[in-house]
Amino acid sequence: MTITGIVSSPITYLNLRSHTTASSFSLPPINSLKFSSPTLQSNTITFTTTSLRNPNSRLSVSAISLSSQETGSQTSFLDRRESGVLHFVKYHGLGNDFIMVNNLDSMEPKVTPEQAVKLCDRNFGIGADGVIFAMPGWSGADYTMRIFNSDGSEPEMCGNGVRCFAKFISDLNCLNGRQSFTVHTGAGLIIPEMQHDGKVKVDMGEPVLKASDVPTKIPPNKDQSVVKTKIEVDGVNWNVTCVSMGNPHCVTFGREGDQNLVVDELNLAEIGPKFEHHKLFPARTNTEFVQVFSRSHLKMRVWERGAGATLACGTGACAVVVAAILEGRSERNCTVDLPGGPLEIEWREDDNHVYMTGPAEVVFYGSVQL
Ligand SMILES: N[C@@H](CCC[C@H](N)C(=O)O)C(=O)O
Repeated sequence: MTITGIVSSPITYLNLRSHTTASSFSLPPINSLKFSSPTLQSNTITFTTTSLRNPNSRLSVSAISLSSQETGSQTSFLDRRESGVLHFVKYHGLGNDFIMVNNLDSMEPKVTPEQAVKLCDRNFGIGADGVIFAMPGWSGADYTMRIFNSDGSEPEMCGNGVRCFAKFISDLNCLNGRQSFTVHTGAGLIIPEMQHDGKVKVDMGEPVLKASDVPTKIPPNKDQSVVKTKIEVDGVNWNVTCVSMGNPHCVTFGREGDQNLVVDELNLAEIGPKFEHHKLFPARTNTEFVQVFSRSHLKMRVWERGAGATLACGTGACAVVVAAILEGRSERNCTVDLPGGPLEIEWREDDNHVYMTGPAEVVFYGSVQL
């Protein structure tokens, strides 16, 4: 038997993910919650609970997941329909975490941007860097992916998110023996491929270098790109290269005169927002700070547009390798270390596409009252 649920104080819904005939249950002590006696209806147990930690919050605390030997379809509970209740699966790609929503029956996201902000809150919600919707295909693609950042804004693409998306589609048993499928995104057609080692390799398409398309107002070079160009941020000159992977990235290997950036020494929370909201980036920007270990090994920290400091950014790692190659710092195949772990990135010469390989994992299943 498996029980999973999300606390939405003062009521908690716990959904049984497998069929059971049991009529009574005992829960282990959960310190922050006070539970009433459970009632069993069909295959759903309902508890009333008060959050001792935060009795007045509208949406609060954490997920509960209890497991034993019995197995059932892991995602069957997503098919349940209850008004006002959202069933979700939380995934992460190197610690960049997402609330995945099965939206395959509609092109209308089941969560509004305002609700996404609440769900992503790490204290009063589920906690995530974004909410991702798996939707029906569009213009010939098998599926459509949309995403809201944790601030409610909608980006064009998400690299770690699309690996989690691929795992989600596979976990929903939608692959029918295929390893690869197409996803329509704001960045065009993206093609994830499930590997035998459990990782996901993604064809992320071609990088966009034309300044006005990134977009950035930094005066471009003759070929319209912004490569190793000096900009002033908060009184300091930084050398930057701008790359769009569908979403905008500003990549820096250091300040003017820096030999090699030591990224762990940066105060990201201070400098990150100054880049994100700089007047030279009309659509705001993601910013990657990069340290070069060798021509095939880089380390980056990221400040994401609409999400702040995250443990990983897939489109960011792709932009970093493109920038490193354009600046003559690396080869076309690189390992990029992020706070949450490494990604393998290749900018392939023959098709000009960027390929990203990395993990995607389930964290937990849950339901929440919207
Ligand atoms: N973490 C993502 C990028 C998510 C979108 C980004 N915050 C934006 O607004 O562009 C990734 O892995 O690529």
